[in-house]
This record gives sequence, C-alpha cells and structure tokens, in this order.
Amino acid sequence: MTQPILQVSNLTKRFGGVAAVSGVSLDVYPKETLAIIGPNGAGKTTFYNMLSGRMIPTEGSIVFEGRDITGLPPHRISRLGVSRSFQINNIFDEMTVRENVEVAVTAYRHEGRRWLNVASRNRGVQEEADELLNRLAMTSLSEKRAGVISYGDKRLVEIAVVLATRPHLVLLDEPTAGMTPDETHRVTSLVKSLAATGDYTFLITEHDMSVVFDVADRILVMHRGQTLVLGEPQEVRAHPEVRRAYLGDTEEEIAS
Ligand SMILES: Nc1ncnc2c1ncn2[C@@H]1O[C@H](COP(=O)(O)OP(=O)(O)OP(=O)(O)O)[C@@H](O)[C@H]1O
Repeated sequence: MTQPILQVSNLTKRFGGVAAVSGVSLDVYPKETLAIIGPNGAGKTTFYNMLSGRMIPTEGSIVFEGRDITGLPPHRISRLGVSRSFQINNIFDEMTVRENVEVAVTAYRHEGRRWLNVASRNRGVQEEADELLNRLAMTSLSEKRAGVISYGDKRLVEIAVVLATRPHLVLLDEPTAGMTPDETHRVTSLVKSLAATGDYTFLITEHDMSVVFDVADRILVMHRGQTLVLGEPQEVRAHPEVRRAYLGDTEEEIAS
C-alpha cells in the first residue's frame, strides 16, 4: 500500500485556554489534493502554521516523507519539500514576472546574497523560470513588471514562486480569495493540471465551495479545532453535521 507523504497525529495547539487545533490526525497520500475547510476560527490557519513550522505544536507530531518535522523552523521544512503560498502578495512589484521566479529559483539553489546579480546571468536559472512559467501558461507575462499585472496573475506568480522551491507538498492558502470568476477558474484549472502531472501533493484551504468540490480528492472539515469529517467530496456533501455546522443551509448551495 502507498505510504502517506504526510502523517499528522493528534496535532494540538493551545493558546492559553483556547484549543485552536485539538487532536487532529490525518494521513495525506502522494499526488492527492486535499482541501481543508471550516468556518472562521475552525483552526485551518493554525493547522497550516504548524505544518509549515511557523508555530510549534502543543502536542502531536507531523511526519513528512517518513521524517519527523514537528517543530522544525520554516526554512528547514521548506527545504525538505513543503512549500506554502500565502493569502498576501509577497512578490517584488519592481521586477518582471520572470525575475520574480528567477529569484525564487536562485534562492532555492542557495546562491545566497549574490542572487540578484546572478539571476539575470544564469542561464540555468532562466531556463528553469521559463519552464515554470510555461507550466503555468504564463509565458506571455514573463517580461511584464509584476506591479502592473492583475491581482489574479499576481497570485499565479506566487504559485510559480512556491513551485520554484521544488516542493513535494504544496500548501495553498485560499488561492482564489478576492479573485474574479475568470481568475478563479484559471486557478482551479491550474491546480488540477499541476495535480495531474503527479509531481505535487496539494493541501488547499478555501472558502469557495465550488472550488473545493472541483479540485479536492478528499476534504477535511474542521470545526472548533477538531476534525468534523474527513472523506471524499460526496461523503462530505452528504454529511448531516457538515451541512448544519458549515455548509449549512440548502441542498442547492452545497451542490453549486
Ligand atoms: N496567536 C493566537 N493567539 C490566541 N488565539 C489564537 C491565535 N491564533 C489563532 N487563535 C484562535 O484559534 C482559533 C482558530 O483560529 P484560526 O485562525 O486557526 O482559524 P481559521 O480556521 O484559520 O479561521 P479563518 O477562516 O478566519 O482564517 C480562533 O479561535 C482564534 O481566535
């Protein structure tokens, strides 16, 4: 049987009396796309923060590709192949799209402080950046300054920057937040096409249920820091507590 790429056991984070995440256990398998949903305050961000090393769990363990990464600092976890995109833009507006990706590729290659000078001259880096942009169908934007492209395109550049670190596990944090329907469609298509390459495993937090049901192989529903349901989309859709606690209201809303 396939070994999980990520094994989360009894993961717990308490802030004083508040258990933001409480006893969550989860196995994630290579190449799957697993969505994490839940109402505001359910613990999704705290869960991500522990996976990516920004917060140290109060209890529990995180094993990635057979190695215990619990409590390691973010740069070590990233280096091991877990990469996270954020809800905020963190790209350089003054640089072109390609330069942004080159910086990420170069940083990954550990060229240290010389990266700014090296990036534009290093053909290997350029080729890798071009290949990534091609993979994301963004070649036509390569020479544009990041500051002038649309919000949706910026979010895609961020995904390119994340992929430049050659992750095996990609944590996407509300990738379609603030996007137009067209932009949302581009992101869902992209995630699906990247998942289809078999090179990545995705965790994705997302409030847009149509995106979740479109991209996810499985869904973890969190509620008050705990696992409410973990299952395939049709199980989650049909689950009475999920309907009450989160998806809420009507059949049509959930199916849409
Ligand atoms: N640094 C912190 N100190 C104290 N309490 C915190 C801290 N971070 C999160 N919490 C609390 O933990 C709970 C879970 O928060 P978290 O941000 O993880 O939820 P979320 O599911 O990501 O919510 P949202 O969808 O609004 O981003 C909330 O009650 C929140 O107030």
